[in-house]
Amino acid sequence: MAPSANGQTVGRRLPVESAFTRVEDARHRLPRLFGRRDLVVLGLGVMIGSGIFSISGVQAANVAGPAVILSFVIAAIVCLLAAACYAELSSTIPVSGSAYTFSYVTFGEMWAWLVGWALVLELVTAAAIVARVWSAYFLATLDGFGVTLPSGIAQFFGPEAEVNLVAPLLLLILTALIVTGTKLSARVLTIVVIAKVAVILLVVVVGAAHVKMENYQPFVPPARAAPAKADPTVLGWLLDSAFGSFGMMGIFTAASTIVFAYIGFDLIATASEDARSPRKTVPQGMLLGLGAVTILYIAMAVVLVGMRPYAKLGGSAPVSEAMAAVGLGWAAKVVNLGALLALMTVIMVVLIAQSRVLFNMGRDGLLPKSLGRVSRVYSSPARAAAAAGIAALVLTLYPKVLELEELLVIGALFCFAFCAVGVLRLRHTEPNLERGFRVPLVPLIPLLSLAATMWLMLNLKTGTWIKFFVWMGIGIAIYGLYGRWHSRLANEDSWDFDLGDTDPGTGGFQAIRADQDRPTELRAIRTPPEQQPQKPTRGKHMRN
Ligand SMILES: NC(=[NH2+])NCCC[C@H](N)C(=O)O
Repeated sequence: MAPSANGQTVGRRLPVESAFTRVEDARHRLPRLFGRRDLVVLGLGVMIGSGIFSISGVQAANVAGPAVILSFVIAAIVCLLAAACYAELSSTIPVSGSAYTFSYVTFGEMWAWLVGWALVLELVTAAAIVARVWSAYFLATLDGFGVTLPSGIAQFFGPEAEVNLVAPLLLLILTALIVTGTKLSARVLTIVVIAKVAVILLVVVVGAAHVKMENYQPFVPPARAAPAKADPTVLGWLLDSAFGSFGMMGIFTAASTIVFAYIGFDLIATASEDARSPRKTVPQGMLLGLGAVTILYIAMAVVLVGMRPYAKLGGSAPVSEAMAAVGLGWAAKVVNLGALLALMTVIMVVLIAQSRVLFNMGRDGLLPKSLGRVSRVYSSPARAAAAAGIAALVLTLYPKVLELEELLVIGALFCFAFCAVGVLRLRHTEPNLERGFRVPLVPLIPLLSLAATMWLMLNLKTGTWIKFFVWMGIGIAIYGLYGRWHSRLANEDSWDFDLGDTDPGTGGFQAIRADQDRPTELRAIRTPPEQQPQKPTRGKHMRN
């Protein structure tokens, strides 16, 4: 067995204070600019996207009927429970990297790698899917303004096109922006977020007048048997009951997919290193943002299924199609434009977050070190950003990428589960760390979060699980063959690690307000010396 920095390889953990030191060392010249409001904006910027503008309708039409409203409620509850856990962890370990870093400190390197690997899957599929959905709204917008493309060209634009040209092009442009260090300024993001929220409110207010009560009937359409070769959910497979669609189980099946719409609150934690008083602002930003989104989504779902018979909501731009169907052509155009903007910021924030996760993994030696470098030319984590963009671009070429939304969800739920257990474990192992936010009713809430997360995972399709296992298997192989040996924890002295070099900067985000505080608070909360775990023994490494 290979020796390691603090114990066996598998249990090798990143000491808490070393997580903080990395930030302090690397951060000495970086301002902390984000306040609570900026974090809420960031959260809304990444949460409100293709979930509400596309999946809502599709799930109503094919899986849950008008009861998709309940699916939105269930998904919100699961996400709120998970967000509480994320909030505590990010208030305890306020460094970027989100679930990946939390797991590194809490469970050790191998688990952290798996969580990070799942996060990579989640983010790559997110960018690829949202880019495809963007192409649908792009077509719809052109159409709305009377630009009808000749069908020879339009066939390359549709979200389900064999060869889609718009999505990869969009990813290419956005990646180029991020690689060259273009910041997504908080001001731009704020404007876009206001626009998205306004679009949702418009749909809710204007659409409400066109709601017909009969569209809510039957609220839970009778269960329908699955077509013979349909992929069952894991639960259906375990119980040997081919749950098809609709009926009570349809509500849960749809809820699992609809989690997609809420995901993104976890990414607020990736901005911890840019936030002022992150121990307070990051948890607040997460919970406030998710709360706001929950209200908006449920209101929108109620109106959407009320406007049009559910069976007709399965189009690629269901929200604007519904508006047009009730004669609100002008509103449909506004929705299309709003969705275009909305989806673009989602992709941008996702790519930035992805580049940070890769950057962190590179910095820790679990992926090639070069990913953990800041480009001298662009002062951005250029390699990590390029890798993130290219991966998404390749995936979006796959014509059935829209069917991979469950894959994104399973990746996210996997991280949620780790965070739920992580809260319990860290309370036990590091009871004295300062926690800016504490999950109430421990252990009840984390356990509920874990149970709810696992329940939704069981409602995902067997095919999704198989793909997920394959992906994780590849991950384990990479760790065994590469990460384990190159980990920075295992080779600390051999690292030609130049601190000034490795700072991701604000990694693509830019706040508006002027810098006021210095990150002194991190220093103040370091664990007192007597509680610090043993300093890792340096120099005893696997290759001796
Ligand atoms: N962390 C992520 N995977 N974010 C993707 C967010 C997707 C976003 N909720 C949407 O509806 O489009």
